[in-house]
Amino acid sequence: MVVVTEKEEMERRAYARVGLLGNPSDVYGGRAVSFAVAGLWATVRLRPSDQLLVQPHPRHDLVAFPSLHALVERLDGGGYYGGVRLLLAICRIFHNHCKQNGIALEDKNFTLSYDTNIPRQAGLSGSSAIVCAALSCLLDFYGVRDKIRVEVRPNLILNAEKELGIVAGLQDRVAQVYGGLVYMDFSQEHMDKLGHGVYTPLDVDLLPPLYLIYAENPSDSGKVHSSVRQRWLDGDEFIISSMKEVAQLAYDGHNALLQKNYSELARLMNKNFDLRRKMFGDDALGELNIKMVEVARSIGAASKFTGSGGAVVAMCPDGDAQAELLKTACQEAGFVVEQIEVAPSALTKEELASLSSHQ
Ligand SMILES: Nc1ncnc2c1ncn2[C@@H]1O[C@H](COP(=O)(O)OP(=O)(O)O)[C@@H](O)[C@H]1O
Ligand SMILES: O=C(O)[C@H]1O[C@H](OP(=O)(O)O)[C@H](O)[C@@H](O)[C@@H]1O
Ligand SMILES: [Mg+2]
Repeated sequence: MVVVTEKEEMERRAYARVGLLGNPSDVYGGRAVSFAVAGLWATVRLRPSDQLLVQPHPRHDLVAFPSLHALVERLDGGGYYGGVRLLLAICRIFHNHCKQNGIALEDKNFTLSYDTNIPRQAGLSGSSAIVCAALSCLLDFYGVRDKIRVEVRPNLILNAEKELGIVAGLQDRVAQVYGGLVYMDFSQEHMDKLGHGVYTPLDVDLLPPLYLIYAENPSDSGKVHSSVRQRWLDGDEFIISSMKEVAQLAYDGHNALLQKNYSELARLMNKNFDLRRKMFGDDALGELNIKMVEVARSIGAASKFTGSGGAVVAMCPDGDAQAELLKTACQEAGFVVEQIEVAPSALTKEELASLSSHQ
């Protein structure tokens, strides 16, 4: 989304995303239904400068601490890294993509800085929001938005994270580049033929009321994914067949949404989490994360992770009275709970018009 367009300085925004169905099969050529969340976003600012500078964030790229204890607490919870490495990586990927595709870049420098209100490492794709907003700045600063197709942009965002060794798939990046609600098919057949998945924006009014539940509980998505990824690479039958089942849930769920069949949607959401739990195991998912799912289910809501862990999306098939019960149960358990508002499409009219001609 374009927030400020001034001649010299610009700010671009990308929203958090909720994986409604099908995640994490996006990491394995599956399918997903995901959407961008209004109210939670990362911003990246770019201003022209003599030297190229990537600025550390005063809170997220900490190198100064009040005490040794505080340093350890921070590393235990949030790990060693902040957003600087994400910005460096997307600059590199963008430069290389342009070079390989004969896209000329003017010789000029800039200063990049970022901020975010997306809960850190909470499975809301705070990482790719930073990368996506930075890519958007670079596209405009160099005037090459029309030279890098919308469908290709999620690949660049993913490549920036892969470059850093983060195991991830395309769903976050698609939801953030497109905005709104999107059905995504990452089948190998499409990836081989098109170089990207098939992404179908859906009407956000198809969604029932949904609730976001989270706690101060950072988890590293790369770490969570690495052992399942290795098992998949090793040809583990259980992981391979379960991932296919998860992908099928997105296909079935997208049909259920088109028919506004919300009891079916609830069933599919629950099944999605149950399959994740079997594949990853409780230790990798984390006690608090599992508790969030269980608290929602205790009042009959459907619930699953939005991403790899840290936040949960819940749906109340019995309506408003059940939603009240959900709020009370979450508050009593000490979790933040709020109704989700979907962020609108992030694409310009021209970008929307450019989509169908390539699929
Ligand atoms: N809020 C944030 N601020 C700065 N950097 C972040 C933030 N969230 C994630 N990162 C960076 O992205 C990396 C991957 O984070 P990840 O576990 O994917 O979180 P998320 O679930 O928010 O996408 C982190 O190791 C860190 O380098
Ligand atoms: O496991 C998942 O559902 C997702 O995990 C990552 O997202 P994150 O927000 O960092 O937890 C990954 O980037 C996605 O591709 C997965 O679907
Ligand atoms: Mg991430």
